[in-house]
Amino acid sequence: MSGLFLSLEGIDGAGKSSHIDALEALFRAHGRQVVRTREPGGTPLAETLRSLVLDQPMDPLTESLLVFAARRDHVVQVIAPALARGDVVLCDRFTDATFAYQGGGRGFDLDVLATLERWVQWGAAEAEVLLQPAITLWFDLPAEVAAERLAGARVPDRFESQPLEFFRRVAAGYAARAAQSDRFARIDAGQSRDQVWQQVLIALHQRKLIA
Ligand SMILES: Nc1ncnc2c1ncn2[C@@H]1O[C@H](COP(=O)(O)OP(=O)(O)OP(=O)(O)O)[C@@H](O)[C@H]1O
Ligand SMILES: Cc1cn([C@H]2C[C@H](O)[C@@H](COP(=O)(O)O)O2)c(=O)[nH]c1=O
Repeated sequence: MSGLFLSLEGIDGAGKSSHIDALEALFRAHGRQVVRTREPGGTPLAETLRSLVLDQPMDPLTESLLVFAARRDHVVQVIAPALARGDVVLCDRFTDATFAYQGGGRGFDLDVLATLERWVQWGAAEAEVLLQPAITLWFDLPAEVAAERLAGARVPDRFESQPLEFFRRVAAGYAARAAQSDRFARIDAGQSRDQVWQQVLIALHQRKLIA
């Protein structure tokens, strides 16, 4: 069986993480081995870089280089081997987050991000192919609603403590990226948890990723 790379994306508080357990259970019920992972992170080195990116002040180029360095280690150590084994990789954020947060949120140069994307992902799992998720579940939610959901929920990190306007730009960054590829399945994350899950199931059925 061939591997399946699925990513979950959306602004902070959009509700991605609330559905990862159920996604894992769903694929396991279909007889698949599942690797659950996240970005930045997923390896010891990448988790160390994550704590720097989430906690230390830095400029947007440094931030972009660190998330791509973490991604390279993650891809080489975890994602590519899992896909080669035929596993399902459930990844909480991948490169679309860089285009949305560093590109949209920080206003960093999208051409530089595209160059780094090629350096890190080209040929990483399959020769002459840019590694990308087969499907990206994009949890789309207005920044105001996400902020309400997160209010008081946890101590905010460097991103979560950004103003609403930052998350509006991140959301626009996701929308722009989604407009460029049909691997995105837009999920209206403003609905109830059950309704959101039903949309996830429909997206997977439509793409014939589950029976
Ligand atoms: N459909 C929903 N309706 C109302 N609240 C929700 C819904 N889905 C999730 N929540 C709540 O919103 C908050 C954020 O959800 P969750 O942690 O899943 O978001 P996330 O996208 O993973 O955020 P982050 O990327 O910042 O970790 C949580 O308190 C969760 O219980
Ligand atoms: C992959 C990636 C992530 N980020 C940001 C987005 C979030 O605010 C944090 C990760 O926190 P989460 O609770 O695990 O979602 O990191 C980023 O700015 N750029 C990226 O490439």
